Amino acid sequence: MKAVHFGAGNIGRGFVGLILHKAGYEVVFADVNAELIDALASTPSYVVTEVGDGASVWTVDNYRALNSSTHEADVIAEIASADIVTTAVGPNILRFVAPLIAKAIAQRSADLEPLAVMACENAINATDLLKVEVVKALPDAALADGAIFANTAVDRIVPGQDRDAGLNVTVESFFEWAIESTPFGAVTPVIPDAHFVDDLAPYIERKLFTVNTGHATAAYHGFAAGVSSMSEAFSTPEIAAEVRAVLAETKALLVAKHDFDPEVQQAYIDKNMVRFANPELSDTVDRVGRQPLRKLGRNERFVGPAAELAERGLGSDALVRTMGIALEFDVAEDPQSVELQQLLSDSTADEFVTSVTGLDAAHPLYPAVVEVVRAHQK
Ligand SMILES: NC(=O)C1=CN([C@@H]2O[C@H](COP(=O)(O)OP(=O)(O)OC[C@H]3O[C@@H](n4cnc5c(N)ncnc54)[C@H](O)[C@@H]3O)[C@@H](O)[C@H]2O)C=CC1
Ligand SMILES: O=P(O)(O)OC[C@H]1O[C@](O)(CO)[C@@H](O)[C@@H]1O
Repeated sequence: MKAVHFGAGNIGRGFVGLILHKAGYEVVFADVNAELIDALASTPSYVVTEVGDGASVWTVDNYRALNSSTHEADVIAEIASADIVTTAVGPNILRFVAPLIAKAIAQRSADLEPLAVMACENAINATDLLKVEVVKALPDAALADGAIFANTAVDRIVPGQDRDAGLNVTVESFFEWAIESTPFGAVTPVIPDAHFVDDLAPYIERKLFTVNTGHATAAYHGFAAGVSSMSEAFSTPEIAAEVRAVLAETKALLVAKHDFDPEVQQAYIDKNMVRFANPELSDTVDRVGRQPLRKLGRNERFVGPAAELAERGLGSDALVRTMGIALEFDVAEDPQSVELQQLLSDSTADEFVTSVTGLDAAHPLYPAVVEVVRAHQK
């Protein structure tokens, strides 16, 4: 069995690559980072060290690595004969990998089983976004039948790694990979560590609006308070209280929308508060808050749940307050944070809200977000 995985970064090596390796796949990593790909290509194995309850140490081998920028044709040929293609490149990058997947589907022998395509990104229905781009790049849309596109929800905290760690990755011991089963029919790909679910929506929304909303809330409040590490952010009572406040709001939405048992959701929140504060995981507010413009997007971790709460007449004060605090995120190395600061000073609050959050002026959440943006404009 062979899997081609785009993005040999933290999640690529420390989660998706590891799980596919454990499932028995030969993994072909494809990445545009030449240094990373050269290191992988010249190294027979790397180590994934888990920290936390039930931690194990895993050695990943039986992989190859290709530079998808300089060796595009090789990557396409690998995908054309693979069983699975996965991505962990970031939602905004999917459109760049899509043409390679499209060319591979077009080249694929009709004798082969359809290619399983799964985007493993922190975004609602990321595989659907990828599919749109793949279909756009196909010479004939009917060729899309040569692939099965399935959405997934991936959950494992993989922080930035020490510079001297090389290819080795330290990850939390917890992980969850939920994949929608319906597109596959009766025969799902062989991935024992993943679980296949008929309806992914509750899983992805519970994950994104709890894990990612909570984590990013701590990052933005932490940054504004001058804290640099995530563990320090979580041990600051005022910041932990802000996280609990946003998670109480997203809980109200998840319970109302997906009929989650409130006690089960509270237990999920409590479990995640412990994960977030794991002192063995060295993580920074800069990493967790990265790409703030994406995170303030319409279907993302703050505006997404706050908009639905407002539509239901439910409160979202803590989410809106956090959107305001996120506007203080100013990290010179993060291009989106630089753009955010520029937009804040160049736009009116209405222009900013319309372009960044995608909220319509008639939306019930719109006035509160405009107000918080205005309050944070210098
Ligand atoms: N790190 C984490 O804890 C988690 C991350 N995720 C998601 O996984 C995705 C990746 O995140 P990380 O691994 O943390 O980021 P990362 O920055 O460590 O890895 C991304 C990799 O993608 C590569 N890349 C960029 N453009 C590319 C292209 N055109 N073709 C091929 N490779 C390309 C980069 O060179 C890099 O190696 C994101 O969508 C993130 O939201 C999801 C769950 C947890
Ligand atoms: O690209 P994003 O959305 O910041 O993804 C990384 C996030 O995902 C998480 O692993 C949670 O799934 C957090 O570590 C981090 O906040």
